[in-house]
Amino acid sequence: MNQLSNWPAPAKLNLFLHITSRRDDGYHNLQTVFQFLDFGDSLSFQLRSDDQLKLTPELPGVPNQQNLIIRAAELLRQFTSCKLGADIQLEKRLPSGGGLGGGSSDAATTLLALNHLWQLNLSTDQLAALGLTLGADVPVFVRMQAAWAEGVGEQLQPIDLPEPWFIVLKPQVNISTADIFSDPKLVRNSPLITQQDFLNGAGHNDCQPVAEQRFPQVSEVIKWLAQFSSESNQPRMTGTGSCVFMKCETEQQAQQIIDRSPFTGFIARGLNNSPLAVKVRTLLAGAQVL
Ligand SMILES: C[C@](O)(CO)[C@H](O)COP(=O)(O)OP(=O)(O)OC[C@H]1O[C@@H](n2ccc(N)nc2=O)[C@H](O)[C@@H]1O
Ligand SMILES: Nc1ncnc2c1ncn2[C@@H]1O[C@H](COP(=O)(O)OP(=O)(O)OP(=O)(O)O)[C@@H](O)[C@H]1O
Repeated sequence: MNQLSNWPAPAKLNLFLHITSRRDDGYHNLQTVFQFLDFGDSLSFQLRSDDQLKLTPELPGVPNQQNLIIRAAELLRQFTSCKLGADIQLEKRLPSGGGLGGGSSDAATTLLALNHLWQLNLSTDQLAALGLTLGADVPVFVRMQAAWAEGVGEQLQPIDLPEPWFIVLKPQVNISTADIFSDPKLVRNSPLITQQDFLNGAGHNDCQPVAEQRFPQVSEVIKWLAQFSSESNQPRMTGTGSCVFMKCETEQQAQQIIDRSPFTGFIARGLNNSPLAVKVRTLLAGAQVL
């Protein structure tokens, strides 16, 4: 195993998600809090002697040219006029259309890893700006810190949160982000809240009622999880769905619930620092020693 193996591409949760307005370009301004999970995809990268970009395996239903990993690599080459290639392996664990940001996280990890492998020396700000052109969720994964987010999710302020265990369940439906944002019933004028309001317990997900109405499978999972919840840990959807998460007191409690679950899912710890940050720091420390 070399230093370019096992680059994590963690999941994110939107601990709440308010849609506050619609912009002229059709995108929506929102308020959200992103926290990472110690669960996700894993990528590895090897330099090629030619200029090819090869990704294995191809994801079902996603031709490699459309995969955000290849799109991120090509964007980076275009921006820097770099002519190098790479072999990229993907271990996919995150469900697509789950609101866990899998594709965006893969893209961010690719930007950071190839910036290193191809010795491009782009700054985090440059990588986050490039990432934003691929998707609204990419910048937070590039910045690697749990954050309070506004705008379309690109105005990020680091936030220090408790790091509880979560149970995350996946209803048997993949939800398209664009479909939820274009639903006429979506609430688009939630009042702005402050970080303090959130820390005092305010916050919901405006996309949840729309997703529940369109996909009864989401409601079913929420109802099932609610039997284990209290006032302070109601199950909630992440992003535009479909995954539903619930905070647990302990890892053991999360495990007991998932053992009884008729739905697929996983348990994971909430993290304020992305697991990717550990990888990047290790590489930087190595570079200083050399
Ligand atoms: C809902 C969140 O997951 C919250 O973290 C993100 O805002 C979505 O981010 P994402 O999956 O990276 O979404 P993108 O690929 O940028 O956008 C997909 C589609 O969703 C709609 N979209 C997305 C984000 C946003 N703030 N407003 C929107 O209206 C747009 O129609 C866009 O064409
Ligand atoms: N590397 C990738 N991994 C997953 N999906 C990808 C990838 N590249 C492109 N896609 C496309 O992106 C779509 C959304 O996948 P993704 O896993 O990011 O969903 P999501 O978790 O709901 O995202 P978000 O929370 O950002 O809305 C997929 O249906 C697929 O067509």
